[in-house]
Amino acid sequence: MCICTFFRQEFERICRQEVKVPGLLVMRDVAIAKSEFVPDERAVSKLQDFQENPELFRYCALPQILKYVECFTGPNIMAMHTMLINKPPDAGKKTSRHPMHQDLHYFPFRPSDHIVCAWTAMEKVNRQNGCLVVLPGTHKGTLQEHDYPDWEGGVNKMYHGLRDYDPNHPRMYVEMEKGDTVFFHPLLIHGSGMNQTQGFRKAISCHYASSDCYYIDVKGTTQENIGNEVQEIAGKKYGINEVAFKDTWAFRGRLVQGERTSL
Ligand SMILES: CC(C)CC(=O)SCCNC(=O)CCNC(=O)[C@H](O)C(C)(C)COP(=O)(O)OP(=O)(O)OC[C@H]1O[C@@H](n2cnc3c(N)ncnc32)[C@H](O)[C@@H]1OP(=O)(O)O
Ligand SMILES: O=C(O)CCC(=O)C(=O)O
Repeated sequence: MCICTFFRQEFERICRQEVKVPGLLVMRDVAIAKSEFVPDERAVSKLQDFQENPELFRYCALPQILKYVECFTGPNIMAMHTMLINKPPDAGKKTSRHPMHQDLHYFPFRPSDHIVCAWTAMEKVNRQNGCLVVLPGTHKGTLQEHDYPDWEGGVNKMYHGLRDYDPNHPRMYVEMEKGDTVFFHPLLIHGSGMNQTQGFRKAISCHYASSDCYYIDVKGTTQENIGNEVQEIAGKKYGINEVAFKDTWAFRGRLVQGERTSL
């Protein structure tokens, strides 16, 4: 069975609450966050942190993915962040958009050139259902300031966007077929559009980093705002008062190849 079909089946079982995955975060779109919970895919816009589920985690160790990841990370590879993104049909408030951002904003580790995202389309993705949109060449720039965009219809929790970017920069809409994977640098400015169809646009993603990367202190940097927010949410989730931003990453990171040297 192909990995996309397997993920679809497991996703449906998780939504129906037939499978419990330790540590899994189940996110609902902000447009329905306060409605009654319905145990099906309509209520789940993202599964995050599936590293404790060996079946789903197989994605992170697929040789056909790691062979490209290794070009960025070298031989010691950690899977740092896992997601199944189920972009819902937009409820009319444009909340299904993902604002333009750089993934490095979320990561308190460096160097950025040894971090890479693999993003696999679980079905055909195009401009209608909200494919990725990227600003080519921006991975050669620096990390910019991020914050919540000022969107009338509301913004999903932790969906920070760039405070400022050139609206005239050429854009590329990354239209893909089911099973296609794109690999991108954590400084690349990207986001995704509104889902204007009635279907759910699904994708799997994993952020990899070389285990030789090192943690940085984000205090006093542009990342302090996300660091504080993540610490607060993680504190509630794990019932701990003080949890360091970097520790939220160290808990979740899993070695997929080589040796865990630093991260
Ligand atoms: C590189 C990569 C990292 C880039 C990205 O992916 S950026 C986005 C990363 N962040 C995420 O994916 C967020 C992951 N989701 C979560 O952490 C959780 O689902 C939470 C949003 C914290 C909610 O979790 P949980 O506390 O279990 O949910 P509850 O149903 O009990 O709601 C608690 C309060 O939160 C609100 N809420 C729930 N979902 C969202 C939402 N999507 N956006 C905004 N607010 C939301 C909910 O209404 C409730 O509010 P109150 O009743 O306390 O006022
Ligand atoms: O899948 C999407 O719609 C966007 C995901 C994304 O940009 C991210 O998680 O960093």
